[in-house]
Amino acid sequence: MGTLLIHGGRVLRPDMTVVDADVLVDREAGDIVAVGPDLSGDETLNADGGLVIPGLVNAHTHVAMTLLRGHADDKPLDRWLREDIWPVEAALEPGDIEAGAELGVLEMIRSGTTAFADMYFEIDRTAAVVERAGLRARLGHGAISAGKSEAAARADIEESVEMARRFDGAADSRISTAVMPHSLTTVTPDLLSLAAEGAADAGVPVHYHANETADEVDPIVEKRGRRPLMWAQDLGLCRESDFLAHGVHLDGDEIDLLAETGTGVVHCPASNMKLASGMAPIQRLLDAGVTVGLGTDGAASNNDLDLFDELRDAAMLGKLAAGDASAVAAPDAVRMATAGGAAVLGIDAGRIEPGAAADLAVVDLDAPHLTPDHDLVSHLAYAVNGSDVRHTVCDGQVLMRDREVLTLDAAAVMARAERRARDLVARAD
Ligand SMILES: CSC[C@H]1O[C@@H](n2cnc3c(O)ncnc32)[C@H](O)[C@@H]1O
Ligand SMILES: [Zn+2]
Repeated sequence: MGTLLIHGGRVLRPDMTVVDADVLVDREAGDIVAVGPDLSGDETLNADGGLVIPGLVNAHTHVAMTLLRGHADDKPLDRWLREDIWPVEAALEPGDIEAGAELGVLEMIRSGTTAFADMYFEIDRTAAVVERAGLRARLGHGAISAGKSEAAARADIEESVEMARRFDGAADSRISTAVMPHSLTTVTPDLLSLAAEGAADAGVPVHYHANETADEVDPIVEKRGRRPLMWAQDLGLCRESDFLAHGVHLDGDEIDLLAETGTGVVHCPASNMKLASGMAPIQRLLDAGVTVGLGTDGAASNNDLDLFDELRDAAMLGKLAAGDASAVAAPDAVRMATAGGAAVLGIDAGRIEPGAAADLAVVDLDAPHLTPDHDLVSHLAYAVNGSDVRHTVCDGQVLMRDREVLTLDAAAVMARAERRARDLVARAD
């Protein structure tokens, strides 16, 4: 297989400085072997006029929900799920999940994302898409007790553990897994504990939604007499490898708990704004030393999977939440979308240096909205769009070259998703 040389560009280093350099990749091992001037390799990817960055990490999504993009907007979380989303999801077929996952993965590759965490149903279908599309993912079967008998809810958690065992290490280890109970309010306490035990036995993390809305936090405080994350810790859900989505409504003790336990937080600013869930205290989390990544959440609450949008939203909303224009500065936002997300997912990526995974994107800087180039980290946070990505590389393989995705047939993926989405919604009516 030999080496791949990413040649002629500027390179974003882990300390957020930018240098003129080539990046040499071992395609067999899938890692970076050298960063520096005048390297040579077996195959070349042209990065002239471009900025080479770590591939972005979408640390929380429901990728197949691309089929529900634009299906239901402008409602708060609880009504949106109960009135619009869950009724349609009840009609999902495995082929819908595969079509939606393909569409989402296509969108992510085209916008420079090389790794994602996914909570959904029929994860064998998502795993098959990840395997052939070539990116990296931590997948989990989303288990939910709401609306189910005790036996069915238990079986759902058992399925989450079983799927985590079955797919961990699949696709040449590009796929890892987690046990994924939906949330602290939609899964019963006994089953949350069962999820934690099953994950510990299987040697995988637990991933769940937590503290997303005030309506979700208040009943736990009333019923359990403690903050949701203190209660989650008692249930075994705050180990170092575990990670939660949202963390919008957190008090100081919960922030300290996250920092002490090493539990990761995935910030989903667009979803939090669209559902009016609130503003996560991101600068406070960063100051406390909490590991924070970024996620789009599903395409039905975003409504796209472009992590550059998320980067900009995180920087902007972080300032608003803190009442301080210096909060969540550009380098912090870029770090959350790269190294932060990789740390949350437990993958050795998110930075360009020898030894790290060769998960990379090349951003084309030759565009009016990226001119002049005073500060390229500022551009990454505030001005770059997913459509500026020229090449995407994961595990040393080129997934997109000159905006052509090599591992998926884009036209066929879009046509299939369009058809599946239309039939799904008609079936659910
Ligand atoms: C059980 S699989 C995942 C489940 O989560 C739903 N979902 C999508 N977005 C959100 C969100 O922001 N908070 C909580 N749950 C969400 C999705 O529709 C699936 O039913
Ligand atoms: Zn979610």
